[in-house]
Amino acid sequence: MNVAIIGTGYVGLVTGACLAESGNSVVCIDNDAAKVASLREGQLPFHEPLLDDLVAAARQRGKLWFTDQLEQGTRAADIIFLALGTPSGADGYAQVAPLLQCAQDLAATLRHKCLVVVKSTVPPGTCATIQALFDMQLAQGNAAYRVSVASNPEFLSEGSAVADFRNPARIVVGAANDHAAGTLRQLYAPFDPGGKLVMEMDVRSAEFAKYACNAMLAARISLINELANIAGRIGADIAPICRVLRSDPRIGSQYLQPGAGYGGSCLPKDLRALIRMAQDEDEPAAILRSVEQVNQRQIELLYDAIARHFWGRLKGRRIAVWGLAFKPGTDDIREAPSVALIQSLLEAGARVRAYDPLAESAVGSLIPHANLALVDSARQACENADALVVMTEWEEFRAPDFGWLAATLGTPAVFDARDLYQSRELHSFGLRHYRPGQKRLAAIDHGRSWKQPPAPRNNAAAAPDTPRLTAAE
Ligand SMILES: NC(=O)c1ccc[n+]([C@@H]2O[C@H](COP(=O)([O-])OP(=O)(O)OC[C@H]3O[C@@H](n4cnc5c(N)ncnc54)[C@H](O)[C@@H]3O)[C@@H](O)[C@H]2O)c1
Ligand SMILES: O=c1ccn([C@@H]2O[C@H](COP(=O)(O)OP(=O)(O)O[C@H]3O[C@H](CO)[C@@H](O)[C@H](O)[C@H]3O)[C@@H](O)[C@H]2O)c(=O)[nH]1
Repeated sequence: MNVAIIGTGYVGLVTGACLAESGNSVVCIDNDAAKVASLREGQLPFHEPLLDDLVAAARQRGKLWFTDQLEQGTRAADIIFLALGTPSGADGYAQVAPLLQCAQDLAATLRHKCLVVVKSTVPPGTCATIQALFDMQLAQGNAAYRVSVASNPEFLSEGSAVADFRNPARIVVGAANDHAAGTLRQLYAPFDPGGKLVMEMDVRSAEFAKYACNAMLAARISLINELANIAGRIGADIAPICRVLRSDPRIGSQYLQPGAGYGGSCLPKDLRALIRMAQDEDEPAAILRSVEQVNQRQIELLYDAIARHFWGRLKGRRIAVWGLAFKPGTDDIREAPSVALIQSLLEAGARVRAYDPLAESAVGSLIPHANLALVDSARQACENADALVVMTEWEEFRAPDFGWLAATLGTPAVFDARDLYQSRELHSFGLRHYRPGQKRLAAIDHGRSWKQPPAPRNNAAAAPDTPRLTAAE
């Protein structure tokens, strides 16, 4: 089939490359002319495993093209996907105005029979609004054919996007007629060899299914974070508890990793949009609001633990940060917990040296700050640092040289926001280990306000604001 995809971001480009791989002729359209020019030169606008090779192979076979011309790019298409971003507005609603404007522009130029498919995550009713734009063209005599608008939300995750698209868990199709549903079934047949993955439903339900999935994922993460916090308070260890949870098939094994809270371009913004939708319908959405609150608190707890470690005096402290991307396998920092943490540390007067294998340039332009240095290696980040915070579970951070860290870090403490390490091992090197949900600094604050520096206990020679912490603590 001839496929056009409008919006060549994470979703549009992965969809385009995978549909080209499965034999379709694909035109990816983007209104960012510079992005299109780079893509034509073989430069991808972001990092995604396997995507470089996939795009290059499809272009070589003459199956994938890029353009910034909407009319030209859609002229021969049997199916046109809309894959524009739908970020949060200041009010939390999903911003669909650019998508609707794009659909309006498309409706004004489209003169042949084809199917328009909304792949972006959109509030239920958006496809109906777009359908009305096309129907108006027909009613006004500007079009000879009725264009159908279907919903086909995308479920890929960044870092595994190509693999997710090639091997989907399900393919959701919201269509108002058999022809639209049949066309999408045919398009996705190579990704559904057993013929059981396509789930057909009405358009609104398909639109809402996407929000439901992300709400469920976010809720699991907040619940495990809350359980970790309670476990820490009562002296239980969340790691073996997670193993118990994962072993129960009714609970399932994924999205049970406690940490710094969920980030990324989807879970936070889709939660906000869903809460807004509920509010508009006078639904309390009590659980969803709590999911969001717990998530926001996770990063505050981490900052609080770091501040307490330095007895509330972060000014001039040198903090190493490993990992900036919101998850491994991507250079995306949209709503990354690392960004919120670094901003708080900088506001408190700390000096941050950060390292990420992929995401540094994005952070550098987002937080241009004299006290933020982006360095070339994990080791460099720790040189002269007082403490280390691990924010992304990149493979290269999983087995560091703890002996070297203990000798290098000034205080020495590791804030392990992704629960990568074993406390026993760190303690054996004299490193203090903070994990998600850990009982917060009971060992040093003894009920005092954390803003009052306690007298040094284990190291009488240390100045009050430069504690030497031992494994025993
Ligand atoms: N990123 C993900 O992992 C993911 C996964 C599933 C669903 N989604 C959803 O898919 C949608 C797209 O997300 P994304 O992360 O790919 O966004 P993105 O910001 O990476 O890409 C959007 C692209 O659309 C282009 N664009 C904007 N206006 C345009 C116009 N008028 N004409 C042509 N191009 C235009 C932008 O230049 C950009 O390249 C969102 O609704 C998102 O919620 C994202
Ligand atoms: O057990 C877990 C799992 C994830 N996370 C965090 O949750 C966030 C989101 O992770 P993930 O879901 O893997 O990444 P995304 O690429 O944002 O993918 C989500 O958002 C996409 C856009 O809607 C959907 O398509 C995907 O199905 C959905 O998983 C990241 O910050 C993770 O660190 C945890 O803290 N604990």
